[in-house]
Amino acid sequence: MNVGYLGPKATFTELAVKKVFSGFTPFPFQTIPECMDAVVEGQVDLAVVPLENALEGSVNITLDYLTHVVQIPIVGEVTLPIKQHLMVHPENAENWQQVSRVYSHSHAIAQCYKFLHHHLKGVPFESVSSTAAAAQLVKETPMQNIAAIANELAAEEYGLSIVKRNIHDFDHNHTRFVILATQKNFDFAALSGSTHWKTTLMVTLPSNQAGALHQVLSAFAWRKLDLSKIESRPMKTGIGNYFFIIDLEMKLDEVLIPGAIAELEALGCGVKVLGSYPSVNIGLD
Ligand SMILES: O=C(O)C(=O)C[C@]1(C(=O)O)C=C[C@@H](O)C=C1
Repeated sequence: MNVGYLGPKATFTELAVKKVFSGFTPFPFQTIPECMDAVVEGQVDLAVVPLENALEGSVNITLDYLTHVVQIPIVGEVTLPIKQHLMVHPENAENWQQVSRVYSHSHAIAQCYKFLHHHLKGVPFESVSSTAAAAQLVKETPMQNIAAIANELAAEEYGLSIVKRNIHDFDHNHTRFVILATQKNFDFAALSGSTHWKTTLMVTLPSNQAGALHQVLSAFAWRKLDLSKIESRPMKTGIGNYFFIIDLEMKLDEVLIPGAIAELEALGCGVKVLGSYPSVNIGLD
């Protein structure tokens, strides 16, 4: 099977792929939408993309593309610890404090904001498509003293020197990656051995109805359904129009979740199941 992921080589997303898909053929793509399009077009069997980071929150492009553009079910989830390092070309290792610019993925820059503020104050930072793309850029431009924020594998892959380790501002830095597939025969529970399931719903509220969100939450509350996330995202139809992404800590069953969905629909809500999938935590402390 082929697995598309946010590349180039040595992104955190590739680390997630390596952890769960040994024996699969990895295919790097430059952007998250390209990974998802590749699944829709049958170029790859699966895609792995980042969805949420413990410090910076949701990866909006993933959520938005999944809810507004493509219809691909979430079939699995992998959560990994994230360790960010500052790296430069070996020729500039002695002078890293004089770097003229720091490059990385916007989420990685946000995870290291305190470090950048205190140790590289005034140095501009610029976001690129991934942490590994930043490392690749640093490799290709030794004559410029620039730095990348990326992982250890990227330093090895692109021959860079790590000049400061673990520069993420909080220790408990983790990212959730989702596995997307249209094929019905892919069984992540069998592959991962996971028995922990989650279900993700997209809920739109009836317009201008006072207390609608309260009623939505109560449909889950009285059934004692455990929610691990609720987040609003713009419908992109006008100011004030939002939908909700709700994560439930259980597998889509035949009674409780369908009962809650029926109650929400009776309230005038729109409900779509984005996936019910096994979840794996790797190396969490
Ligand atoms: O740039 C990468 O290496 C990625 O895999 C993307 C990504 C993200 O989108 O959050 C993944 C994990 C880290 O949180 C930082 C960046």
